[in-house]
Amino acid sequence: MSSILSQKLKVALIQITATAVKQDNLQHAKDYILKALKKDPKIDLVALPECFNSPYAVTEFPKYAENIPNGESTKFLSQVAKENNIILIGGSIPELGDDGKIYNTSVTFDRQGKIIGKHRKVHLFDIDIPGGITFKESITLTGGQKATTIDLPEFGTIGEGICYDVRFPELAAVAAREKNAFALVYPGAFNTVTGPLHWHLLARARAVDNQVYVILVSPSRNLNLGYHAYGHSLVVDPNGNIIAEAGEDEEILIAELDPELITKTRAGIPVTVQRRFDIYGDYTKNVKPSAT
Ligand SMILES: O=C(O)CCC(=O)C(=O)O
Repeated sequence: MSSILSQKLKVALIQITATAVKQDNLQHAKDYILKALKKDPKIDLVALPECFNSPYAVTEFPKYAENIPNGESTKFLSQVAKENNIILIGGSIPELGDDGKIYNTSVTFDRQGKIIGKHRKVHLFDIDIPGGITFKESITLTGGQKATTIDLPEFGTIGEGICYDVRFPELAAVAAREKNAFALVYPGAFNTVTGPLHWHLLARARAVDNQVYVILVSPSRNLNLGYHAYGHSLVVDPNGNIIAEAGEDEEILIAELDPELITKTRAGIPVTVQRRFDIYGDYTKNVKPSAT
């Protein structure tokens, strides 16, 4: 049962860094969630960053990978969601699949701690910018096989991607158009090369393309680690305006999503009903163009 946002939704983005010790990372995430709820007890949903329980490095993923739902991170997060009565988007963690492959996976929990969503990063971050950055997730990771939408009880449907997934408008369109998602959430660790180039642009583009909220949750920047995350976690509204933005350090970002703004944006610039699928088809529904 997918649906657009039915009431205001208060979100908290937790921008934190990870160390080499998984248990410390889990506890650190919990401490920050509690801090956020102390700041504002009315928070409905908390989102953590990509790879919050391990260093972000291809050599590390196999060492930290664990089963979902039976691994310690999933159990830990489930408990935190339940104890605090929040919806929790658990950033991402290296997952050891039943097939023996490793995935970059995000798990979402409802207020009772039940798993209501699981996204395996679909597009692996394999890039090579001479003089900039080279990274090849596919050395140890396997890409997921499906687009993910999650029905949040009381609120409606969100689409989820992980980091590099935000570069692919098709994935976002499937969530927004086929499943009526009101927001797209991306735990994501851009870096100091591609962050300044594209982070804000991509978030705003996906928001304007689909007239939905876009949420990007980054780790904070830690120059002691091999990978320097960009930071700047963001919430963008359906008009493409940045309504909340973090800096580079550890930080809690709080924002409220308002269903009225989605309605107003779509009424004012009605692209959602003006598309000419007869000319270019609709890949979200596998419809071919029909115009001659
Ligand atoms: O797309 C980018 O520039 C960064 C992507 C990334 O860091 C990731 O997918 O983890």
